[in-house]
Amino acid sequence: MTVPTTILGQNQYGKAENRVVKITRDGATHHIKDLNVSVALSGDLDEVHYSGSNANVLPTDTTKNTVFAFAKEQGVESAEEFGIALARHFVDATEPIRTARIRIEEYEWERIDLDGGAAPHSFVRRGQEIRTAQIRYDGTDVQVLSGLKGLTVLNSTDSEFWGYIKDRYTTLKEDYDRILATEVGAVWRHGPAGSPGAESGSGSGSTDTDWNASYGAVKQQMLRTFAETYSLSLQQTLYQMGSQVLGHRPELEEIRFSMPNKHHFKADLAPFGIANEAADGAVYIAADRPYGLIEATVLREGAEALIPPDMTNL
Ligand SMILES: O=c1[nH]c(=O)c2[nH]c(=O)[nH]c2[nH]1
Repeated sequence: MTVPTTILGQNQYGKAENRVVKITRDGATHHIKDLNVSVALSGDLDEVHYSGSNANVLPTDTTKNTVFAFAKEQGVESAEEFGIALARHFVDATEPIRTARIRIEEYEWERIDLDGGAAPHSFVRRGQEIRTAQIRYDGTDVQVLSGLKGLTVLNSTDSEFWGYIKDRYTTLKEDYDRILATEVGAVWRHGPAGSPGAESGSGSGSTDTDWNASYGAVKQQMLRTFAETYSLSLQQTLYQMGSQVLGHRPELEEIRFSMPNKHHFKADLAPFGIANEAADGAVYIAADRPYGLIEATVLREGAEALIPPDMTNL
């Protein structure tokens, strides 16, 4: 059998899913940062694939150690800041490494409530969303994508769906009062350094942002808009959420959502002679799958779409 002539295509490597927990002590009061950090490096790495020469390889084991050492030496103020420091280090300190991509999931903890106040060093995992960040550095530009996933929300009214195409396969009944529920996955891109909302398209994220404040404000704006939008479709709600986030956060250029429609169907109780109408407080079947999947990007006017379509769940 002849071996075909081949060439190496895109490649990257690094240690994935480094689970880092950093405790910061402030007297008796402790703070916790709980991250899952994945490193992907690329650069002048053809030879390790072609001949097995490891001369340009920074071992994945070293990338793992670097993550833990940086957590200790620099601390973890925010996922974004930590990722930027790591990405810069790998590219700037190791010649053959040209690009670093750091992906971070953050699991949030809150203090356990005690009678006398918040516990100083006891935490309960927050059951809500997972915070995400991706930092990409190519030796010149830093691009920061922040995000979240698993933020499940539900409106028990103020949602309709009607007026859609009907063909011979359509069975869905028009609905003028339905439950609207989704699990929000979103990724948003920070604009260029020092010019919030002004320039667009360079892809370099401001590195002096207050990442934690920005994240909290984006999440709250999403929740507020979901709650306050009278919805004619999940698509309309999604667009409103994106539009309101960009309207309130000048540091952002672009946001992309992935929102499964978590269908709630009214249970058919007619066979038992029981009416089951929304207006009287209905009983619903929470369907698991299949689910409608609504995905879209919302951009500031004039901004370039730089978040890849498959990036909504970092
Ligand atoms: O908000 C919705 N958008 C759709 O596109 C759709 N399609 C569907 O069957 N139900 C819904 N709901």
